[in-house]
Amino acid sequence: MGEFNAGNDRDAGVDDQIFSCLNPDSPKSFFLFAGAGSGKTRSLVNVLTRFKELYGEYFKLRRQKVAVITYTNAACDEIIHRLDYDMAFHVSTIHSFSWELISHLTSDIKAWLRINLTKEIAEIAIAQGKSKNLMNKTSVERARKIESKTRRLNSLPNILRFTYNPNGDNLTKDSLNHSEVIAITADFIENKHLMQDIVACRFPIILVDESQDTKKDLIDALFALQKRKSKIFSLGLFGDTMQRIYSDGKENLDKNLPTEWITPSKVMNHRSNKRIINLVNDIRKTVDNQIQVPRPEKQEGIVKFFISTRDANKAFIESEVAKKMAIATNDPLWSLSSNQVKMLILEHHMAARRMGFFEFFEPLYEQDKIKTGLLDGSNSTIGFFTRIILPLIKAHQDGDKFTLAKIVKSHSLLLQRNKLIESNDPSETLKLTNRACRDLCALWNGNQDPSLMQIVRNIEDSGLFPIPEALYPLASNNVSSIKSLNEEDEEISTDTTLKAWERALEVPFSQIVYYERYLSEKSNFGTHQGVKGLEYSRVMVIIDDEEAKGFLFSYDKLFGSRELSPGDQKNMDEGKETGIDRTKRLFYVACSRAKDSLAIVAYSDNPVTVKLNLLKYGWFKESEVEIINDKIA
Ligand SMILES: Nc1ncnc2c1ncn2[C@@H]1O[C@H](COP(=O)(O)OP(=O)(O)OP(=O)(O)O)[C@@H](O)[C@H]1O
Repeated sequence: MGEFNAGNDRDAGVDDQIFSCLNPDSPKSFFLFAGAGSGKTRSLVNVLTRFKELYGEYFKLRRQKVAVITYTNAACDEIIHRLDYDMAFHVSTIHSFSWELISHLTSDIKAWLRINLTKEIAEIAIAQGKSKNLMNKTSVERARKIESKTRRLNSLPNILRFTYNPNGDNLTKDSLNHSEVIAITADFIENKHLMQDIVACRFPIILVDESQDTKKDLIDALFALQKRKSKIFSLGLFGDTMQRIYSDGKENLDKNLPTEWITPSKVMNHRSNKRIINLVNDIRKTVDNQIQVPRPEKQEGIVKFFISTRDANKAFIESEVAKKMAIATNDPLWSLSSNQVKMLILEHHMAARRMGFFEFFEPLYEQDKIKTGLLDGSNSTIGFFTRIILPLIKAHQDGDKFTLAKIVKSHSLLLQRNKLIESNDPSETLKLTNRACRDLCALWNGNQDPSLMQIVRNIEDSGLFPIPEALYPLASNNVSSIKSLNEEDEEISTDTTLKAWERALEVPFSQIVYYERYLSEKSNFGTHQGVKGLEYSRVMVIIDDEEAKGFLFSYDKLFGSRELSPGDQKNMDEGKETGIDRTKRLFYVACSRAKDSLAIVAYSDNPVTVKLNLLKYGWFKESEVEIINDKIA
């Protein structure tokens, strides 16, 4: 090991540079700009650990904290853990950070909403004024929007306090959505002197991880704050412009930084084997020519690109690819059953299809207000199945009476304290509960796989658990009741939500089991976007534009099997960003997650063209590209 140390520590000075920026007596701002696997997150944690030792007590005495803004909840938890839960740090996602700053400013939020809603209504009204047919779909939708926004505007005086619960099912007039929370916070930081004083005083240092994808409004507001408070405030950005994959991140973040900012950079990639670093360097070359070097002791590693037709049996192809990788790498863990291969799909529904919960997932995913909670598991209606029914049935099947009783006791309506007190005969209540529980579990008798609807109806009949409000009209077969329940809701089409639930409830319960597995750490699947910041020994990147149904990315265009549209051509001629640029960055993120070996599987209408282009780009060698079909068994 020793002989490599000098080389491997070549970027160590960066941590010192950053640490010196955090000196409370002479704060400086910085942007650490470095490629994948170069240790940006590691630097963040290292520097803060040093900060804790030297300035931690000083900050705590002054009731000040270093704010660290992370991109995901998972990153937030990881950093909190690595900083030993120390009180000198306030680690949070951008949304909770923002909400914490503004949540108590009810009258300011009202004023902001009043101006914003009035502006939005006026804009929609102008568009509506130009409509030739007020009965067409767009005009009807516009009229509905004007109406609901006006209702919201008129209800502002009655709001006592705003709430922010982006994942809840029941949005009401006093709730703010994701983008409002960010927009309001950015506006307050940029324009309210008192807010600037409060932020700079509470958080004299704000560090932003994955800053290239952090909402540009908020980044701009933090830049403005830094400019105004430069003597007492330090802003530190960690990021990589090549890894900007969300459209709301700030473009060219590394350009036009104030001259006094420190801009350290790193050249070593500590994560990946040499061949993988070569590949990501090549992908990057056409963008900014940032070349990384591997750790000398790293192995060569294996990269392979497999191409198949879109109509191929994908399960078969992907399992064949794993087998071929096992041989090429001499690594038996390259097997889809090993749980040791990370499969990177483009959209969640590709995982839903492969893991067997597509019919449950798809209708709910189409609903904006359900989507987030579906993806992060926080939706309370889905939680009814995943957090009550699933563990209950598992306990029943395992013969674990203790756990089963515990679940029933914590969630059952029948065993509520007041019910037991009211009851003349508590033992009868207990019997009733047991019977309800037995009847529910009987739905799984003889290996049956009941539909979610059967489960809901069974529970509705027995009263064992409270039925989630969103399902109530379906459970009771009383569709009209949902209308009155949610009549007051803002901009929510209750009908479509209800239809989505109706479709989702038709599926067998096993889809909940697979869905839960996808959400849990146990899943082999992740999206190209969602694995940002993470790393895996063996990675299989799966590419199929048609299956992904996305419009922001086009691997077919990147690999030259689909013509550029006139719009792409125009953007290209004008030097503007195209879908190809975005896709290249996404490809860079996905490939750079691999530590040891990497397989890419692309489904295309034209495998031969893809192969020729890959060789032409020089990203892969002939021996690394293989056209594969499902007739080879
Ligand atoms: N100086 C170092 N010595 C040894 N290992 C390191 C060093 N720096 C980083 N690593 C390791 O390299 C891997 C990548 O580090 P890290 O996740 O911090 O990189 P990153 O720049 O944040 O990556 P990305 O932008 O791709 O998410 C991790 O396993 C980390 O522990």
